[in-house]
Amino acid sequence: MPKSSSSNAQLPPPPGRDAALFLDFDGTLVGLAATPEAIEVPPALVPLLSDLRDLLGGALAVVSGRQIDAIDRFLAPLRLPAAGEHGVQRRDAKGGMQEQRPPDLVPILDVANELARIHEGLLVERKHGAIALHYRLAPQLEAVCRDAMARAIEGRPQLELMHGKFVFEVKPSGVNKGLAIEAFMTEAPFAGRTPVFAGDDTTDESGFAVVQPRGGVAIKVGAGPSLALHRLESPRAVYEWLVQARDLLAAPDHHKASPRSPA
Ligand SMILES: O=P(O)(O)OC[C@H]1O[C@H](O[C@H]2O[C@H](CO)[C@@H](O)[C@H](O)[C@H]2O)[C@H](O)[C@@H](O)[C@@H]1O
Repeated sequence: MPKSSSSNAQLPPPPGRDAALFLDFDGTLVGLAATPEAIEVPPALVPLLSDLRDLLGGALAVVSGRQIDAIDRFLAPLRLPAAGEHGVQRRDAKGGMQEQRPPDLVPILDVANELARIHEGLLVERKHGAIALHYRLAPQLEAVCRDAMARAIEGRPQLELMHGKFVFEVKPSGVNKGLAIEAFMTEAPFAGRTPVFAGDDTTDESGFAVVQPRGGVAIKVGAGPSLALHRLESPRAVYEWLVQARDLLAAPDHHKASPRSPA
């Protein structure tokens, strides 16, 4: 599939009434921050997502690399359908939770912790079935982190190394956001709708690869090559696009509302 760039991608249309809306979290709904806990959730985001969920008949899910617990905490009191840890965990629209049995991550955790002990600025995030080694505060250590984590998974085909924004993550093989979106699309209220997915990172490309062949809309947030044919420049632009979508979906049907329309 050809890749788009910031210069040839288009602005996305607002999701229509028949959309199934999938939203990445960090870098898409919220701006990136120095550490995972330092993000700021705009106060109006939670009611906006809640309105959109209702207007789309429940077909709105967060698809994130974070644990679902963390997403719930940041979006409280809202609890949306969600895929967490790139699909290791998934909560469907009825609240049912599916979670892969976590692999043995102790040897990986030991390597990551030892690296963080030796080098200032590295941060280890332990999740249910994955481990993230963050180097945003020490970007010069990218190669050191990559080499150590790659060596740590050698001979463990059940584990896979992902590279995100200033982070290397070890997670179970064969799990990704695209598969999580496909799973949602087999279930009510998502099934039969047009998938729309917005994300900012390389880890979102698997989701773009799923929605576009289904006639859906893939939106890359920010710069960088992407499979996505549509683009929004920042989480702020995503927010404004979502506000526009909410207002259009909530507007009374123009045809019925117009006084000049025939009865
Ligand atoms: O799929 P996402 O919802 O985008 O989650 C991807 C990772 O996001 C978090 O890390 C990223 O955001 C942090 C806060 O802005 C930033 O400090 C870090 O450099 C980014 O990589 C989260 O901590 C990870 O668990 C997610 O996998």
